[in-house]
Amino acid sequence: MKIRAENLAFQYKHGRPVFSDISFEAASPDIVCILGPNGTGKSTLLKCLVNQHNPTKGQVYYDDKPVHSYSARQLAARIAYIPQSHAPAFPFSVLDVVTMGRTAHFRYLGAPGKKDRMIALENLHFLGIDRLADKQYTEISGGERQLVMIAAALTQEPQILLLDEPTSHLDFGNQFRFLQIVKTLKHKGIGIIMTSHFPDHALEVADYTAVMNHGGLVHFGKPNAVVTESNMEKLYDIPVKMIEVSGNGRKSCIAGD
Ligand SMILES: Nc1ncnc2c1ncn2[C@@H]1O[C@H](COP(=O)(O)OP(=O)(O)OP(=O)(O)O)[C@@H](O)[C@H]1O
Repeated sequence: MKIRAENLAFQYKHGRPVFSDISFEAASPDIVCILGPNGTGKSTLLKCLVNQHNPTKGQVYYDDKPVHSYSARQLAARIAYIPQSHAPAFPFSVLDVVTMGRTAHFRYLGAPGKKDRMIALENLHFLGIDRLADKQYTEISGGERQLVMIAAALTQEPQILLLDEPTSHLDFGNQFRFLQIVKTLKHKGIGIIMTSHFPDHALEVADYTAVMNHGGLVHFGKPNAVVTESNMEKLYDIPVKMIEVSGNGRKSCIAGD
């Protein structure tokens, strides 16, 4: 599936324009990592991409059809979105929460079947959190919740997965494991658009890095071309060094002189 943003602009009611003139294109299984300082509009852009916000100008297309021409159910059968915060409302079990990810695939009566539960269990296993299945969603940690939401999004069987800071609550090990999962999803054909505060995440997994600064998109391209010392110094207003890891061409971005 292809996603295309064309000249997007957005402004909150009574607010200043967040961004304008954002255009880019990607197709599953591309991985796009969006970087940018706090408040530059990364979450707002994702919300425009999934039709939660109406752009003030411009249009989002999936497979060349405007996003608003899809019904909510049609869209949910194709794309999954995990927002930055997802406070638990009801004490459902983790398995129930993950199974609900299949809602767009339920039959007319709207109840999950055996197959839906099986897919949910498979995804809990894929994310290494089978042990949480019977726990209450309201009684697990922030990082566990983040992994559960990813499992729920995967049970949706999306063609494109949009993730807003998916690693924000994950420990060092789970961040790395998550990036390996992202690569596995790519091999399964799923496209991913994720935001991150870590340039290394873009270097590790992305096919394209999008860089937002106040007002809009300032770079879109291959991570090695975009995540450079001078671009990152300008972006975050700090000294930055790029180092090569273990002589195999892998790079890492370090803050400081
Ligand atoms: N509901 C809202 N109403 C008004 N202004 C908002 C709203 N949500 C966000 N903003 C403003 O829009 C701008 C972009 O916010 P957004 O959350 O998209 O940035 P972000 O790049 O995702 O930030 P962060 O990295 O801190 O998560 C900010 O100036 C923010 O204050």
